[in-house]
Amino acid sequence: MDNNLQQQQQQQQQQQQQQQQPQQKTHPLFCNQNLQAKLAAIEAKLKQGSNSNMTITTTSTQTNANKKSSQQFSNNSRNKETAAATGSSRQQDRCNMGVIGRYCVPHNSQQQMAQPHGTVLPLLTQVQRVNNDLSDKLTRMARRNTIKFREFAALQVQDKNAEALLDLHNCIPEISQIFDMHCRIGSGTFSTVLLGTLKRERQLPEVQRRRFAIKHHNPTNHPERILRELECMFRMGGDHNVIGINCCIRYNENVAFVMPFMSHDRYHDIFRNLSLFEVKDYLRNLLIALQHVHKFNVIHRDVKPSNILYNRRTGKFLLCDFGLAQRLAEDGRLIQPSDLSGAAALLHDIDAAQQQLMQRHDGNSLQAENEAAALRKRAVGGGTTAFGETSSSSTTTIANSNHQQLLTEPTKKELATQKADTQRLINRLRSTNANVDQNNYVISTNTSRKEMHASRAGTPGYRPPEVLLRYPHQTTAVDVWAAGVIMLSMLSTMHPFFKAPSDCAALSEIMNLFGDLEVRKAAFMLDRLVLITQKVAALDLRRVCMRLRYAQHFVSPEMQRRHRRADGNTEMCRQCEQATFNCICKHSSHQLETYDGLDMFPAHAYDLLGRLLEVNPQKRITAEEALKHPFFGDHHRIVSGIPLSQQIRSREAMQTNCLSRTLTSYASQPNTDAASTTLGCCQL
Ligand SMILES: Nc1ncnc2c1ncn2[C@@H]1O[C@H](COP(=O)(O)OP(=O)(O)OP(=O)(O)O)[C@@H](O)[C@H]1O
Repeated sequence: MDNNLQQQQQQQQQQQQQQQQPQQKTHPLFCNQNLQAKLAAIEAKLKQGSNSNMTITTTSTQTNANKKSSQQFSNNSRNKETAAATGSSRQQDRCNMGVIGRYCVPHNSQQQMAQPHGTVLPLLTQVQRVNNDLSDKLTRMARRNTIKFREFAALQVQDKNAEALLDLHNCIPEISQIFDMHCRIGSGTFSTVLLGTLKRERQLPEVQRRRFAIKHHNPTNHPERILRELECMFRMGGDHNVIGINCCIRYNENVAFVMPFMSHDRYHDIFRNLSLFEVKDYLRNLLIALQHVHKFNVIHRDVKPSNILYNRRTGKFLLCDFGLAQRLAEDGRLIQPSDLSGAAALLHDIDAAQQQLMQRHDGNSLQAENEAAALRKRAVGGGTTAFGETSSSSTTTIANSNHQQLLTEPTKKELATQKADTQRLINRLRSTNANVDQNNYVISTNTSRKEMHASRAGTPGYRPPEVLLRYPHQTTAVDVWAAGVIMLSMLSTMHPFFKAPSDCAALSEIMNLFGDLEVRKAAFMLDRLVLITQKVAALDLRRVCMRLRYAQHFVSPEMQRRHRRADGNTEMCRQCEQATFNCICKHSSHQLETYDGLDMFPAHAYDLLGRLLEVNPQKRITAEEALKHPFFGDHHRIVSGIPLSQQIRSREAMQTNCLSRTLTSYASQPNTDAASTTLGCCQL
């Protein structure tokens, strides 16, 4: 009987529970009765909790069903501290959410949305919290990915380092007996360069140990190329900003050059914010190196920023990588590398050496080195200042930021328009005819003449028109063009400036900048006939550089608004595809915005640029002539070993001294009034 009674009671309880609980769809996984019961109990508790908790935030909008329980809860909670209420509100949040992974999603969001204003608030906060959670999670994921990526990149670098070190050790085992090899400092198409120190200097303090750059040539390199490079460095290096060589080690087919190591800045990191002073110094040093190389009748052929070691802090400069260098005979013929060590070459070297001695009075001479040493001593005496590379560039930045302050912040849309506008210009510079046969675009019209070989050695983007036109009698003007391209990238802050995928496209790029007429005229002088499908107007170098360098001013919304026509459009130049007030055509008939005072480069800079980038190689300025250009007129060489800021300060101090001396002399003269003094200063 008892058992029957108990069973009946249990059944009744179960029925009651089932009536109280809403019908649940049972998941096939939860077929266990106990589990179902537990789940039902938990859900009932959750419901209770959620209903009662709602009262904390929404007192006015309770439903009748939960009013009683909520009142009970309110009474209880009223006796508690506010802190407890906030705690329970957090609990409510937890209760109202279904947890998916680590994110909380409201179960009854639809119910809540349907409720009047008061209940929408917690929903919004919940949504916000979910949003915050999500964005937190995304940030964390992005951070984790970045760290992973960095670790991966570092691992890759380590791998490459280890690989390069092992490779050198395996290929030239003797090198490990002389040098401690540290890491890989650079690699190119033809070699890997590693940092090494002498084993016998191990006991010396770190700063006193000499550092060497060990260039391990790829075994596949043509021996002629290696010989050529060795010859050039041996004969011309170690002077006039040209890298020298300490020794050369060969083991079977493997060759390594040991050169002095020079710490340098990556051009990619500095070209955007070089000051006028630094640009001048860089170019002057480059031209000194080229002048020196060209005196030996050698064309470097691979002048480009990655072959120039420039230390911005110390002002040190070295031209390296003579792997593509070529020697010219007196008659202009290219001497083959095997002739380099011949008698003619030797005679030429003697001449060159004599010339070198005569030239020792220029900026990079021994005298200059002595001056540098003296200055260095003075600097040590006066106490060195903090690293000052930013001083000159910061003036530029300040000037720029002042300009920027004048302009209001552009909106996203305006920024997009600006970007599109600049891109249009870059596209115009890069445009090329897709129908031309890229590999066979220079064809001889005279079939009877023997086909001539024209060297095209060099890096794409730095090849001059004569190389692209397959002119066989190339001269040292090839390097001068490359120096011009570097200057162009500095003045326009666009690097690489020319980046055509083929020689034919490269010629189009040159034509897009200098106009078809210039190129066709130069080609005619080189016995070439250029056929074009479309005429292109020449652009003004200064305005192109300024347009790219100061893009935010040229295409600022204010400027656009000022020049907008009544119909809301801006008039465009058909030739350069820029707004007429920003026309960059060389012979523009439009009324132009002059942007006075904006440019940090003087007119001289663009004049020199035009001469370095003269399309006709026969008319192109030489390195020697370029060094006499007024652009370098008032330039003082950066002295290595002294912070740039200190050098600029001392020069400014010298100028101020000179000025004050002049003013004093004017003041000491009788009847000197303010106006005449000012006139004197201006004339200075
Ligand atoms: N003496 C040096 N001191 C410091 N770094 C150097 C030195 N020589 C070369 N490097 C570094 O090694 C890199 C590659 O050197 P180099 O240009 O001589 O090799 P490459 O194989 O001929 O290169 P590319 O294929 O670009 O012509 C340089 O860009 C430079 O960063």
